[in-house]
Parts: sequence; C-alpha cells; structure tokens
Amino acid sequence: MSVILEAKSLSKSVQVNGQQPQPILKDVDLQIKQGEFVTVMGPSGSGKSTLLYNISGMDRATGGEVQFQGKKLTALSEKELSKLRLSSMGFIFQHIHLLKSLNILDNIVLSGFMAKKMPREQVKKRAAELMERVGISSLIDHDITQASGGQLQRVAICRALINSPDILFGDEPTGALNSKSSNDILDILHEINESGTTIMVVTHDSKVAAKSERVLFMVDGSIVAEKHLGKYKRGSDQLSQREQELHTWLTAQGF
Ligand SMILES: Nc1ncnc2c1ncn2[C@@H]1O[C@H](COP(=O)(O)OP(=O)(O)OP(=O)(O)O)[C@@H](O)[C@H]1O
Repeated sequence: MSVILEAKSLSKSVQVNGQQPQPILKDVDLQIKQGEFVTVMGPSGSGKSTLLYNISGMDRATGGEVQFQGKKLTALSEKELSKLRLSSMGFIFQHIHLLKSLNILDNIVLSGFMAKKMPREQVKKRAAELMERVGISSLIDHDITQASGGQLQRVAICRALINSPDILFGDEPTGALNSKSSNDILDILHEINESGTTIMVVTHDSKVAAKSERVLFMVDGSIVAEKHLGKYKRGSDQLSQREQELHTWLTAQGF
C-alpha cells in the first residue's frame, strides 16, 4: 500500500506571554498508508490535536516537513494549502463549527460550491445522497438549531465528505455523543474507510480505537508506541478480543 501522508521530524513550539518557546510536538516521524484507519491516543495535553492540526496543514509546524500524496505541504502557500485541504481532505472537529446562519443542507454544500470540483446541481445531489447514507435526509431543510448532537455530528460528516476527500481527519468525532450515537458514527466512519478513504482520528475512547487498524500513543509531544490491530470487520465477533488486547497494551503504556 502506498503512503498517503508522511511527517518527518515534525515539530511545533509555542510561545506564551513572551516566554521561552515551549515544544508541544517533538520531532514526530509518521507514515500513514492509503486506506488506513489510524487513531491517536494519549494523556490529555500530550499533543494529539496539535499533531492532527499540523500534519493536516490546518496549522503551520515550526520544524520538519509533511508530505501529502507526494506534495510537500509545509512548502505550500496559504492559498495553495487551503485549496488542497478543500479538495482532498475532510475534517470533523471536536467543536462542530457549523454555521448557524445557514440551514443544514447549505452547511453541507458550501464547501462543495467553494471547491468547484462539480457543478452546483451535482453538489446538491451528492449532499442529498450523503444525508441519506448517514440517516439524516429528513433534516434537509432544517435549521442547525433543530438538530440533536448526534445529528449535528452526522451533518459535520456529510460536510467533510462533500468533496470526496482522500483523507478524513477527526478530532474526537464521537466525543460529545451518547454510546448509541457514538456507535452509529463509528459505523459510518468504517463504511467510509471501507470505501477507500484514509482516516486519522484523535480519540480518548478505547472503543473507538479498538475498531481502528493502528493506534498511535503519544506522550509529551512524541509518539512513543504504536499498536497494529489490523482491519476491523464491522459486525464481526472480534471486538471484545480487540478491546482486551488494546486495554492490555494501553495499561502497559501507563494509560
Ligand atoms: N496555541 C497554543 N498555545 C499555547 N499552548 C498550546 C497551544 N496549543 C496547544 N498548546 C498546549 O500544548 C499541549 C498539547 O495540546 P493538545 O491540545 O495538542 O493536546 P491533546 O493531547 O490533544 O489534549 P486533550 O486530550 O486534552 O485534547 C497542551 O499543554 C496545550 O495546552
């Protein structure tokens, strides 16, 4: 399998109140293969979100480089970077960031219109198909304020997928949800992964990680361990064994 995303010696330092710069990401080397489903775990403050934002070009690293599909992200201008993010990457954030002034359908189609990869009518058709796929087609002309947390997370997924991204990044995509909604969202992510989209997700939830293919463990700005669990087949009976295996491994990491 080819490598879709690679970080070499990626680092990020931040300066607060004119003090010495503090390293929050330290020389991270990482390769993500085309079609992989990778989760990132680790204690609070270990740098998981920072890794996600810097490896995806949402934020600018202070050292090292990132290659995405062979392109050096770290060398692109803001304009080139935002074009690439819009057309090839999807993002599901911890805080959903939907626009309250737009209804649900308009929130989903907006990035599609901006990317101009397809005619507007086709973007709307794709939005309707995606909404159907994640079970929210009845909300098509509803306002954002009329949807539940789980429904909003599905809206965010549709929005992230509108331009058929090659990679989907998620920061706690199931974080604020009850366990039923969380399972549903996870199933949707698996279906997306099975159809070929690479996924990288930050999570505190070992149930989410147990269903991923590879788990990275971060401590203090570095990836200190990783666990290959292999592809999870939806609906199979391997889940409790994977959860047990992951639990043992996480305990060994002191988590
Ligand atoms: N822009 C910033 N300015 C100052 N400090 C920052 C900034 N961004 C992150 N940090 C600090 O860097 C560290 C790593 O933050 P990050 O959000 O990446 O951790 P995390 O592992 O995702 O945490 P959590 O699990 O709590 O979400 C934290 O100590 C955080 O306070």
